[in-house]
Amino acid sequence: MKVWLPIHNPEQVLGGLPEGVEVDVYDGSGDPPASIDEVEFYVPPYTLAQPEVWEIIPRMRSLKVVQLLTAGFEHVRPYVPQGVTLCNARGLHDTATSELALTLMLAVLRGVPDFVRAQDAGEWRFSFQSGLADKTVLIVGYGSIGAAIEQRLQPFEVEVLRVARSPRDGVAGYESLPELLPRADVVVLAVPLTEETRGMVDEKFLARMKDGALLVNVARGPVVVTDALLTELASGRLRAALDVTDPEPLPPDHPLWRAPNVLISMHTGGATAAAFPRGVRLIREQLHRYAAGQPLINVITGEY
Ligand SMILES: NC(=O)C1=CN([C@@H]2O[C@H](COP(=O)(O)OP(=O)(O)OC[C@H]3O[C@@H](n4cnc5c(N)ncnc54)[C@H](O)[C@@H]3O)[C@@H](O)[C@H]2O)C=CC1
Ligand SMILES: O=C(O)C(=O)COP(=O)(O)O
Repeated sequence: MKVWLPIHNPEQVLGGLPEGVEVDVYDGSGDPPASIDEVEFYVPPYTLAQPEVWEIIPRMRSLKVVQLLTAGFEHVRPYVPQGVTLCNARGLHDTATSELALTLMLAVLRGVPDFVRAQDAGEWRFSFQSGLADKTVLIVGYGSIGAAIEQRLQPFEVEVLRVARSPRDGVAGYESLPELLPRADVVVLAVPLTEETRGMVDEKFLARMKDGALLVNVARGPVVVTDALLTELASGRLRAALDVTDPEPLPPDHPLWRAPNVLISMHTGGATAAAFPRGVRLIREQLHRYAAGQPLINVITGEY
């Protein structure tokens, strides 16, 4: 069985390969391997900025499985033919992305951007800050990353509100957002980008947020209507910490760079050293499952 992996020395890195698996390396640089007609299991390189690595999928005539190293899959799904199984990297980036969500929250609520500006200017500026303790944090998209965010919020003595697509124990459904938004001091977005969530954070959504509330986006840029957010930021009513933006990357002259009360972390949510060992574990597990004819994990179904 022919497998394309983005890692060099796969046998050493993965600690051996299942019987019958032959690997060609495709890391996104140079031409794709000549075995394009035979590849059955494809792990595209870990990138969200190189469309050619997913645009070649329809050319793979023997393809059975695409295993992504990103949790987001909206950019790849249109290229995956009927009958080919698409799996995402749910779980792989939870530690890093939830860590960044906390970092952004704490940075804004404790005034870190102002410290940096004051330090650059050599000025001792005392400021009174909001802080995180005793605040209410609403997690919109209480899935794998959302739960990891809540876990990391535990010691901070906050109230956590949770919203997912459908309600379940302790988690409200999407339709409860209008009543929950006005209660939250911090709204964290951790939803996938779908037809339902594209533009979800619009003028109406933002208008329901409390004065002075903080919007944290570690999901996908187009979940937020950028112009509506810019209006709220310009009025000084809301604050935002954005790991992801629309457009992405932001062009140098984009007004979001210079909007008041915004901190931008340039889509680095999953990008820490924690991703590599977790990625290796995921590839190893999926290859062994596939070779043994067992069900794969993280299969993307038609649900979204
Ligand atoms: N900033 C970054 O670097 C990273 C961003 N991401 C983004 O985070 C997203 C979420 O990842 P996971 O937690 O692994 O996904 P997940 O599938 O485990 O959780 C998503 C949650 O969102 C909820 N949801 C879906 N549609 C909704 C709606 N209309 N309203 C309210 N809730 C809704 C689902 O019910 C689920 O609870 C990914 O799809 C990806 O786009 C993922 C990794 C890193
Ligand atoms: O897994 C995902 O969907 C990601 O967004 C990965 O993000 P990163 O590029 O690692 O910050």
